[in-house]
Amino acid sequence: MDLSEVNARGLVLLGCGKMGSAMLEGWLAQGVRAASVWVQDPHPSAWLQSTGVQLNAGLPPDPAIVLVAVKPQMMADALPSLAALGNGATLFVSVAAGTTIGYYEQVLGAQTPIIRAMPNTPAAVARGITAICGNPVATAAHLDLAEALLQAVGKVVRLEDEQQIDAVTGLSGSGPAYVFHMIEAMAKAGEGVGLAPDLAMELARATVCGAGELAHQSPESAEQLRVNVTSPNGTTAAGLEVLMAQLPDLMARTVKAATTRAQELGK
Ligand SMILES: NC(=O)C1=CN([C@@H]2O[C@H](COP(=O)(O)OP(=O)(O)OC[C@H]3O[C@@H](n4cnc5c(N)ncnc54)[C@H](OP(=O)(O)O)[C@@H]3O)[C@@H](O)[C@H]2O)C=CC1
Ligand SMILES: O=C(O)[C@@H]1CCC=N1
Repeated sequence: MDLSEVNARGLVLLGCGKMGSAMLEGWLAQGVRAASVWVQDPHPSAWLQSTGVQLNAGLPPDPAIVLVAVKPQMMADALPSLAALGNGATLFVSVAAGTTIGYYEQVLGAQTPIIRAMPNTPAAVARGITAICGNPVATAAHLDLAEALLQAVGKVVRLEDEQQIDAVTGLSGSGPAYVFHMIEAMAKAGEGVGLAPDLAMELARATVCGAGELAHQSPESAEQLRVNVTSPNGTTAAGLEVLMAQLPDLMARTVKAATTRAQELGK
C-alpha cells in the first residue's frame, strides 16, 4: 500500500467514534504517521488522545483525503465546516450510511472527488470488508488511493452502482451485529439445555469465531463446510431441520429491514 501521498499531504478524519477509531487504529498500524492525521471530534477518547494525531487543530490547506465518519444525522452540522476543502484537490471519502454522493456534491460542489464507502467494525482487527464507489470526477487514481487506505483495515470491493451500497449496508455493514446476536442466542440456548451461563457463552463465542476462521481459511464453500459437520441422521441434521425452516426467511427480512433503513437515511 502506498501511503506516501497521505503522509505527505495529510489525512483529515471527521468524527472518530466506533468506526473512525477502528479505521484509524489500522492506518496507524500500517504506517500512516500520526503527525499526518488531523482528527475533528468533539469528545476525543483517551485512546485517541494517546495516539499523537492532531486533535481539533487547524487543518492543513491541501490534505490528500478527508474521511467523513460522523453519523448521518450529524452530517448537516459537521460537513459544511470542511466545505473549503471541496476545491477538487482533496478526495472526500464517506463511510456514512445512507448519505448520498449527491448530498456531498451539494455541500462541497460537483468538482469534488467523492468516494462513498461502507466498511464494518471488524476493521478494528484488520478483518473488515468495505465496498466503495465514486462520483464522476473521482479518477482511477482516487479510487486506488481510497482502496489502499481502506485495505489497511481489510478487504475492499468496488461497486458500479451507488444504489447497491444500501444493500451492502444491510448485509456487511450491519452484519457483524447479526453475528454477535447469534452468539448471544446460542449462549442462551446452551443455558436452556443445562449449561452454566459462562460456559455456554465461552462455547458459543469460540464456535462462531472458529467457524468464521474456517470459512475464512478454507477453500470449501459455506455449504460444503456445513455438510462436513452434518452426519447422516446425526445431531446436526436434527438441529438444522429446525434452523433451516426459519433462518433463511428471518435473515432475508433482517437484511431487507436494514437496507430499507439505509435508503430512508438517504432521503
Ligand atoms: N458502527 C458501525 O458498525 C458502522 C458505522 N458506519 C458509519 O460510520 C459513521 C459513524 O458511526 P459510528 O462510528 O458507529 O458512530 P459514533 O457515534 O461512534 O461516531 C461518530 C463520532 O462523530 C463525532 N461527532 C459528532 N458531531 C461531530 C462533528 N460536528 N464534527 C466531528 N465529529 C463529530 C461523535 O462525537 P460525540 O459522540 O461526542 O457526539 C462521535 O465520536 C456513521 O455515519 C455510520 O453510518 C459505517 C459502517 C459501520
Ligand atoms: O447501524 C448503522 O446505521 C451503522 C451503519 C452500518 C452499521 N452501523
